[in-house]
Amino acid sequence: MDQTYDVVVLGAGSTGENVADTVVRGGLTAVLVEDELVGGECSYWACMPSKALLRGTEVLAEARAVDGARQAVTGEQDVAATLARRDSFTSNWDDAGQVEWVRGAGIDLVRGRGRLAGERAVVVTGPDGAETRLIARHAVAVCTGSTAAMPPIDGLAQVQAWSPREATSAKETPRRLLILGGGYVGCEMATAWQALGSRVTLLQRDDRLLPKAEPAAGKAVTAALRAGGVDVRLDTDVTSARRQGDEVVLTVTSEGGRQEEVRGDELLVAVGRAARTRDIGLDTVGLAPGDPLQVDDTLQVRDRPWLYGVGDVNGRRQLTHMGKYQARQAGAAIVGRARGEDVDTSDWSPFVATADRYATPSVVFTIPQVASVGRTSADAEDAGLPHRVVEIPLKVAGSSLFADDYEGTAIAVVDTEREVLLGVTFVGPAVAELLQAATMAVVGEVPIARLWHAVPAYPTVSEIWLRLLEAYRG
Ligand SMILES: Cc1cc2nc3c(=O)[nH]c(=O)nc-3n(C[C@H](O)[C@H](O)[C@H](O)COP(=O)(O)OP(=O)(O)OC[C@H]3O[C@@H](n4cnc5c(N)ncnc54)[C@H](O)[C@@H]3O)c2cc1C
Ligand SMILES: NC(=O)c1ccc[n+]([C@@H]2O[C@H](COP(=O)([O-])OP(=O)(O)OC[C@H]3O[C@@H](n4cnc5c(N)ncnc54)[C@H](O)[C@@H]3O)[C@@H](O)[C@H]2O)c1
Repeated sequence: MDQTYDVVVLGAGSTGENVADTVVRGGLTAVLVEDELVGGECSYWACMPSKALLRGTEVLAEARAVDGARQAVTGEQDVAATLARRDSFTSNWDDAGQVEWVRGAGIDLVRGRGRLAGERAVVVTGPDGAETRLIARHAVAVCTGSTAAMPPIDGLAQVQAWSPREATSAKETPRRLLILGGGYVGCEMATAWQALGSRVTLLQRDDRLLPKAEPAAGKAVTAALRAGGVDVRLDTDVTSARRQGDEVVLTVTSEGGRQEEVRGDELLVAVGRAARTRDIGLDTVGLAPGDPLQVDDTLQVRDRPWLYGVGDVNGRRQLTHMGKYQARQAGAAIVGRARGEDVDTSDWSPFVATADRYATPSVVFTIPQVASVGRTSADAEDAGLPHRVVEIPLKVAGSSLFADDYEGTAIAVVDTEREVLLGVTFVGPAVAELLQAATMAVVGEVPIARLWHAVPAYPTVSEIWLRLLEAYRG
């Protein structure tokens, strides 16, 4: 049976939910199609469980860094309680709460696997095999997210490797955990599971961890992981994988061409994400399955004015908050176009996701944290922008109060022609909450001369802003 809505949203992750919510608030009707759990990756297998796994370790590290408090930490982290707290943050993998929110927001929900079936049409195969055909008056928003990428390593498909899903939902600590990939997931999961009792080996192909961040970030995280007992191997290629009894055995070529075998009980593969576009009927509208959806800044697919690709599926910025931002911008564009209004597509208009390109904030929740926004020094260099990099230790009265022997780094990339910030990175304990001020300065293109009037309260870690300005002035 056909059902018609103004907007059909394929995938009810954090992105899809926000597209539907925005268009319904704009007066349109919307339906969400979901095959697994409403809420998607972030709620059940990514942000929430991973951060819940890390939080206890972070709190203990903070307490141990303050003389007087340190003496009170006399026991070990309770692993069972940590895993139980993680389970509560995923609502024990039950999406009833999110389904209730969807209903309350005035959005319809159809459970099942959806596929495009020509222009403006989506066919959903329900759990019972029954098919529902959904027709969109104005737009179909594809928000199907991403899955873990698997590198072409001999034997890897046969070793039952963990994806990030298994790493964030594991019910017990693996005795020895091998991790392939030293990006966001690899670094966060190495921090979490080493602290929860695993012996972790982190195998990174690049010559540093977190290679897309400022070099100081990878350096600090490598040092901290090694100090915590993680065997971090850089410049390392895994050439084959096999199971031998209960063990996973990897053949690795390390720095200098040395070959050896590395053994563990589980292997987590975390080498990036692949857009989930393989089996969603893109061929029925003349697009190639498997690739990220190519979209403009309103998240509209080129030459398909009724089709949008929002969130992880377009590969622009694979972060929950950026997917939700894209959802708000795309939703506004869909509503505006449905009303026949002029949709302004210039940078920073209410209908475009400009921050994807110039002002994306992110936090790697390692210990120390890495919080960054906008362009790194390498990005500014690649873009040929006139710039200067100011890199200083994060040492102010506020940080020395926060922790004894506080160590951190602050980096500002300044456009020397326009005298505005292009990007900022903080590396250090609990720097995540410094990030929004930096994001506002980058998005607002606040002139350096005006930032001198943004006086940080004393004694807070934010005093680092003053030090950055002083270092820039020289
Ligand atoms: C371990 C890990 C930790 C992370 N931590 C953070 C973090 O701390 N902060 C952060 O900002 N980002 C984090 N991320 C990234 C974040 O999880 C993603 O950017 C975010 O979940 C993307 O949301 P999405 O809605 O675009 O996709 P998804 O959450 O993947 O949602 C897509 C939805 O579509 C459904 N779907 C797919 N195909 C179909 C179909 N054919 N029919 C019906 N339904 C379908 C899926 O079931 C899913 O529910 C993390 C990622 C990982 C792997
Ligand atoms: N805190 C957060 O916001 C957070 C946390 C986790 C994930 N995420 C999002 O999810 C995305 C995916 O995370 P990820 O860690 O899987 O990807 P990533 O792109 O962050 O890192 C992948 C790493 O794997 C390495 N690599 C690639 N192929 C390899 C190989 N064959 N052997 C060894 N190393 C190899 C790369 O050098 C890279 O450093 C992130 O880019 C981010 O957008 C965000």
